[in-house]
Amino acid sequence: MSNSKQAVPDTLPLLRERIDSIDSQIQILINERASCAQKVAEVKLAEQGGESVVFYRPEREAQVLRRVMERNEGPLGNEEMAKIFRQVMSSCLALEKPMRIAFLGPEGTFTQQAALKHFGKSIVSAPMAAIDEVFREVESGAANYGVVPVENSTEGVVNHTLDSFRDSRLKICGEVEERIHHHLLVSPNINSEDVTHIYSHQQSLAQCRAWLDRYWPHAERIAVSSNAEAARLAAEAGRSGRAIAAIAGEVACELYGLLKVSSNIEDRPDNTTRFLIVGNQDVPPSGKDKTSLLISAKNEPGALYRLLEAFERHGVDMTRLETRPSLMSRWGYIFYIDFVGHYLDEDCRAVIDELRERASEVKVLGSYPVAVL
Ligand SMILES: C=C(O[C@@H]1C=C(C(=O)O)C=C[C@H]1O)C(=O)O
Repeated sequence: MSNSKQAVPDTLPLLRERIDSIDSQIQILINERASCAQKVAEVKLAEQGGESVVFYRPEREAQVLRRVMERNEGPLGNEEMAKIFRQVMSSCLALEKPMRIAFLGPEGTFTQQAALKHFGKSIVSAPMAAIDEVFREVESGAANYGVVPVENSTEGVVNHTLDSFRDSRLKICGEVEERIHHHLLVSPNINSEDVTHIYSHQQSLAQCRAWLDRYWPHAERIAVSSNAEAARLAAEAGRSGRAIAAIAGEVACELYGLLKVSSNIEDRPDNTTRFLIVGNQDVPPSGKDKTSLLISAKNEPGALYRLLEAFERHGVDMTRLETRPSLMSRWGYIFYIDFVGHYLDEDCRAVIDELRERASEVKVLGSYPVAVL
């Protein structure tokens, strides 16, 4: 824009005048962008027709955000700038078609935080009581996409999510990472010294285990369905004068009007959770992708070795391997493998073809853009 080349004025009234003028230009441009998105929707409808139109394009959004970060010259930081564009795209997509996003609820969970980070704020929130309900909501078409936690850097894998993929035809369309900070929360009318029970999701209790052992060795730890639910229960208990604390995050703390007794109590300061976006679509390559596979291995010596050897020989970088017991045979296993690349890439396709010869089942759970934000 021509204005960026002009000298910056140095008096308050002139600076504000400049800001007002820039704002009005930004506003016109944002609406021009929104009109283009509306037009994109018309073209998609004309080309794809009816029920099957795919409005949300994760690969395109990842490319837009990566380009924003690459060309950014400051003074705003890359991530800050990308967050602004994240929301602009979210608003544009909502004009094309409002997206209903199911996530592991209730309101205030880290999964909701992850959903907002990935899709922006212009979505319709659909909190679900359990991970398999998120899958069902998307499978039935009641929600466009779902968001579920899949692994935590301290506590490892979320088994419910991996197990849900066994019988689901949903595809992974994206991933998002979120730094997780936990706080010990009580209702404002409760004296924290009276606390006898601490509620949280089992993963959160585990992520704060050493801290709890040290500071709350005598409090009983009670696992509930989510940390937002723990916060809700602590607020409810507070109303009847019962001293129950919850471990939950910032959003749940605000939502349920609780007080922080202690902040950032997670054992590891880099505590991060990875979430998956599940939907009904195959995502084309974005240029920087990951693929997740579910593999049922034959129960015989060297079975795992033969699977992994294919990755090594084709130079495909495996980023994760999880094992779950197979429900079909007593000592059979299901492997979940993540690797760098898209299933349409030549080397990745070669690996998948070989795995199909060596395993009893290979299911491509999806190829999707590496998390940008
Ligand atoms: C505009 C499009 O539709 C959606 C909105 C996008 C945007 O605002 O840039 C990008 C991808 C889609 O999720 C598109 O497909 O290009």
